[in-house]
Amino acid sequence: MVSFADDHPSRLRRSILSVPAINVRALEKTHGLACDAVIFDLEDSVFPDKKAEARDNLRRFFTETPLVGREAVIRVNEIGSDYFAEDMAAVIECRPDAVLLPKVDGPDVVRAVADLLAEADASESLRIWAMIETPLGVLNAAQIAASGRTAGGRLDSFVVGLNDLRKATGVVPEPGRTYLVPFLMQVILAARAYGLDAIDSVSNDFRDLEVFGRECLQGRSMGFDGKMLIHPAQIEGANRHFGFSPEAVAEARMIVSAFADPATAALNVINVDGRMIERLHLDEAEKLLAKIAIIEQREGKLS
Ligand SMILES: CC(C)(COP(=O)(O)OP(=O)(O)OC[C@H]1O[C@@H](n2cnc3c(N)ncnc32)[C@H](O)[C@@H]1OP(=O)(O)O)[C@@H](O)C(=O)NCCC(=O)NCCSC(=O)C[C@H](O)C(=O)O
Ligand SMILES: [Mg+2]
Repeated sequence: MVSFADDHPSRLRRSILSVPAINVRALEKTHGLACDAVIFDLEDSVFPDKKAEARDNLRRFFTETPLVGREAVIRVNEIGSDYFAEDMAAVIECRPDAVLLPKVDGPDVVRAVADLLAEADASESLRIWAMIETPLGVLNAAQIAASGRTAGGRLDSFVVGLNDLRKATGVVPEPGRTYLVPFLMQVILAARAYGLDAIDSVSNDFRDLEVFGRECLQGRSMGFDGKMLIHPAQIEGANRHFGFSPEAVAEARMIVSAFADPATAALNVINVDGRMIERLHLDEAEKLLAKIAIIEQREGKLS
């Protein structure tokens, strides 16, 4: 199976902040923010007449003051829209870490964009992220995720868009997201089956950090890697809820050190303080510690 989990330089994705590419002041602010990734949005947050100006802002940003130490993602307009070709030309010029495709209904869209990137000789490190935010997108999530295998291996992450999904399905917004949970779990399962990350949807009410915190906890419990954000005030909560407690870090260190003992070299299962620990726990512990290393390195750079 094609999986990029091991070779991606920065797969820490607790907090993914969206910034309208038309808002130059907000673009500048991203350098000082502690989010794990930034989505530079050319789609719904940019008025139709302003798309060209927004693309120019991104060209300038990526050339003059590119983001350091965090993933940079450009969200383009829908394939088939009047803006798509010029958005993709901007992506190819800016060379972000990923292009985010909105309203992906099926695997053909991912394959078409992968072909386009290959034709443009774009670096293989330029990944594709797909927004799952339409009824067809949810129904076809497994086929879309599987298309990562054939689409030059570029598909890397799903991002859920509940504003569009609520609009299309009629599900009423409520804090527990009761009737949306089945859709969300389907998206996570499809992502996991094909080695993709899964990012939870934005929370529109950026002043109510209590409700936001509960939604983060719920998303973390469901298995999401992180959350798409719309406002800097949401970054701290997302980093905390999708992050790692000191106890979890200590336990990961303990598991790594237990399996580093030569006495366990030929063992797949060991007894650590009365608990069964298997090598699958070692894999998890190593991944967690790799994320901690990224956080520590970044904190050094940002301060
Ligand atoms: C929602 C906002 C329009 C609110 O902006 P504003 O009125 O400026 O808020 P504040 O006065 O509280 O802002 C305080 C300072 O923070 C800066 N700021 C605000 N938002 C951002 C941001 N996203 N990135 C960076 N910096 C930001 C302001 O500039 C203020 O700075 P200063 O002037 O120095 O004090 C705004 O937050 C916003 O535009 N958010 C992002 C909107 C967006 O990207 N939308 C698209 C993604 S949502 C989505 O994808 C939905 C999905 O598709 C679905 O279907 O669900
Ligand atoms: Mg949307």
